[in-house]
Amino acid sequence: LLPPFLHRNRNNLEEFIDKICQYVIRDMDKYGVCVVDKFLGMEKGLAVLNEVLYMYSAGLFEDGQLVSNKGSTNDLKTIRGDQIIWLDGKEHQCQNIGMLISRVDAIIMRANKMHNNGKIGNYTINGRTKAMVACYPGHGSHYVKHVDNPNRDGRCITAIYYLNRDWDIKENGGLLRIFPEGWRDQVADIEPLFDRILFFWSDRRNPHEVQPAYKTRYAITLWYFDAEERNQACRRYQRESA
Ligand SMILES: O=C(O)CCC(=O)Nc1cc2ccccc2cn1
Ligand SMILES: [Mn+2]
Repeated sequence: LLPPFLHRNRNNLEEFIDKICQYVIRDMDKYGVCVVDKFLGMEKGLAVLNEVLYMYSAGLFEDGQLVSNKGSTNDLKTIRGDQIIWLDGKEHQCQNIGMLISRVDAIIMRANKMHNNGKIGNYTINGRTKAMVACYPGHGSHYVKHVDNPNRDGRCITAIYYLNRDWDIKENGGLLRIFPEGWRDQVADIEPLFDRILFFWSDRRNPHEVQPAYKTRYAITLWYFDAEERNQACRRYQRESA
């Protein structure tokens, strides 16, 4: 038992995770959107950026998988101009990306536990996608207004970590505009700033678009699954493909 004047000094990472987790729970419940700046700090943020730049310069990114194949091929390019690579963070030369992923996991899983007995926003989160590292090459590349999970595929929270230093939204564009349902004609304009992390509900509550970017724009996205919705989606998928 510790003497009364000595407090168990929890390491500051744990306290940091707790604090961010409070913001996430409160803001997701209130707004369905949450933004946290200085998520990793300059040194770790730069280490993640350098790993992304290294992979991009090594030509490992592919053209974004198209989420909807409306019309002929040439207008598909107009749906999204990003280039992507999927990572689980354990790859060689990705240990800092791996550290980022585990930090986001820690916040989501703790929020899951802390909030009304094991649910955040009535979800029970039990998994996530790999990390999708995206680059908008910057010749006006953009992403049209869309919903991440329009048809209950199981994804409930989108988490996006931005890596863009000295980003000037007027010069460089690339604004993420969210049109939160129920906000009437209000929008949430999120600048893709270095070491900023954004959380939002992945479903129809948050249609969003990336406006044309005129400078290379990097982001790392994770989607977290709700156990129930994911199971139902998988069962549906098995039935359909049977
Ligand atoms: O970079 C940002 O600020 C957000 C970009 C964005 O919305 N990306 C995105 C990427 C996607 C890739 C596959 C399937 C669905 C997807 C939905 N959204
Ligand atoms: Mn999206």
